[in-house]
Amino acid sequence: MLATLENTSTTVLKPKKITSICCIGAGYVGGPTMAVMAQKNPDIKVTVVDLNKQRIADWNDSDLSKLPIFEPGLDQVVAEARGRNLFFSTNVDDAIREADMIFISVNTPTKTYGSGKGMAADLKYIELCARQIAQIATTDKIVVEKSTLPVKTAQAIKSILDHTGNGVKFQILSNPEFLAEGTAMTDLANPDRVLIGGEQTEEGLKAIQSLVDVYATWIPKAQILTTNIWSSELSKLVANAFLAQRVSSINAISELCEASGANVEEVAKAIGMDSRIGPKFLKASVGFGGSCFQKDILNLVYISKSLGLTEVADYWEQVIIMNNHQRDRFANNIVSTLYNTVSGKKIAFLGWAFKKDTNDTRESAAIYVADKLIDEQAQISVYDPKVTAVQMQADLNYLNTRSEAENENFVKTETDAYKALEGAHAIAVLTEWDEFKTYNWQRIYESMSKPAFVFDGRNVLDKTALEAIGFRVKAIGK
Ligand SMILES: NC(=O)C1=CN([C@@H]2O[C@H](COP(=O)(O)OP(=O)(O)OC[C@H]3O[C@@H](n4cnc5c(N)ncnc54)[C@H](O)[C@@H]3O)[C@@H](O)[C@H]2O)C=CC1
Ligand SMILES: O=C(O)[C@H]1O[C@H](OP(=O)(O)OP(=O)(O)OC[C@H]2O[C@@H](n3ccc(=O)[nH]c3=O)[C@H](O)[C@@H]2O)[C@H](O)[C@@H](O)[C@@H]1O
Repeated sequence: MLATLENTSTTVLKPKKITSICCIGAGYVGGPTMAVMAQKNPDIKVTVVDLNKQRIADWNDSDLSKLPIFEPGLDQVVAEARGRNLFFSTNVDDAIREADMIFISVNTPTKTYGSGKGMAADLKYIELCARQIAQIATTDKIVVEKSTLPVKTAQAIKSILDHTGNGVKFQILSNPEFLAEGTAMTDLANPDRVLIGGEQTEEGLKAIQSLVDVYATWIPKAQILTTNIWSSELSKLVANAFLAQRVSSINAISELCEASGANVEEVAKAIGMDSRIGPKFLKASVGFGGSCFQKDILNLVYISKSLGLTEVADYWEQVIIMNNHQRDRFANNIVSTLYNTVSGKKIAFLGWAFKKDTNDTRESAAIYVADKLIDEQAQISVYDPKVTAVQMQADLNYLNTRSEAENENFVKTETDAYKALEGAHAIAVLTEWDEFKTYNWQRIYESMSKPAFVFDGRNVLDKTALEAIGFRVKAIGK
């Protein structure tokens, strides 16, 4: 059921005008989201807090190139609002105390221990926030779930907040975030929709309206959708599941194309012109990455299993199985094409981030492809315009496949693309950075071992032009 203030029978509802916002969690969501909210609402004080001192110091750095997140356009928005009504701080208690509205935007990773290990969302950071708010708050607060959460989490948060016994009243809202990294600033400035779920009571509807008013300073009201709280929580998981499902679907077809002589780009174009299917999210690739698709689908699978919905769980799990297969297939193809051995051979990676225009590497396909190739004793040399060597090593070490020293031995990072590619037996394109298209591919060809192979995991390079130079090119689904 959709509920707005207009469609309830209550006549006089005066929503609280928000003057002070606190956001707990200064990450990829909290930072950009609050920067835009502050930019568009100069009369609201917005304080973003985090336990991570370095992250907050980076958000406060006067050199805007040092912001902890690379996101096109973010630096300008921060420059405009920071110090005016946008603040970054480690003083969580003060920010909670002062705020009328508190966004919880902390990480909700997949559980790595105990029951639900490897599937359920780990809600310990959310619970810690709820407990801290309960302990510190002395005035009524609207608490907004910005993190992606399993359906019914609001119930747990409410239970913690309502048992403080100090008379403070809390309203819980769900306001999931739909921004994609790399395009976060345009997504935030001009979202397809903003979703706000809340209790369908007079107090709940007032709280919803307070948040609607914050967004309405820059978003047309028709695009602000209000629902009950469970629909809002679930819609976020479902949106990510549908998006990831499209990628796995086209990736499944890419394998069929390779086996049948069809071209996946032609197939994607042909089906995407059907307005019922639509052209977006049909790019075949080495597999989707990012911090959320896998985590959120696993969460959906876990919830379905917990509710005894085995077929539902199995249906969605297949999206992950297909994605793992696509990554493995890409790595195996490199090994088999290079005469069944890459031991001691130099394989150059172009790209490490999970997509272009971000420095985020979480769950990036590059990590898993590298891991497989290291097992085969390949010498990997990586160039990514935004990812540091320290991050790459941390990503590999996180998998716990081998010792840190071994990972360091097998994977070297270069800050110059041509140096990374020099002498390579094969190039693997793992991220679709635009700059890769502009390289001097003749020069690269001359510097490589022959035959010179290119495995384009993103279909960004001009296959025909490269083949004319002499490269042997394997693209996805062609
Ligand atoms: N990354 C993305 O593009 C999107 C992420 N989301 C969701 O948003 C949530 C946050 O994701 P990210 O921003 O990517 O995570 P992140 O890991 O970049 O940031 C989370 C931050 O919360 C901080 N934190 C954790 N517990 C805290 C506490 N008790 N007090 C203060 N700070 C605390 C951490 O230090 C960290 O800096 C997740 O639930 C994610 O699923 C939703 C849409 C997009
Ligand atoms: O909850 C989240 O974290 C976010 O997850 C995704 O955003 P994001 O992961 O930042 O980036 P996407 O553009 O969705 O790409 C995800 C992965 O799929 C891959 N992809 C995407 C599209 C496509 O056609 N093919 C494809 O392989 C990308 O390369 C990337 O590795 C969703 O698009 C956002 O709406 C959502 O808010």
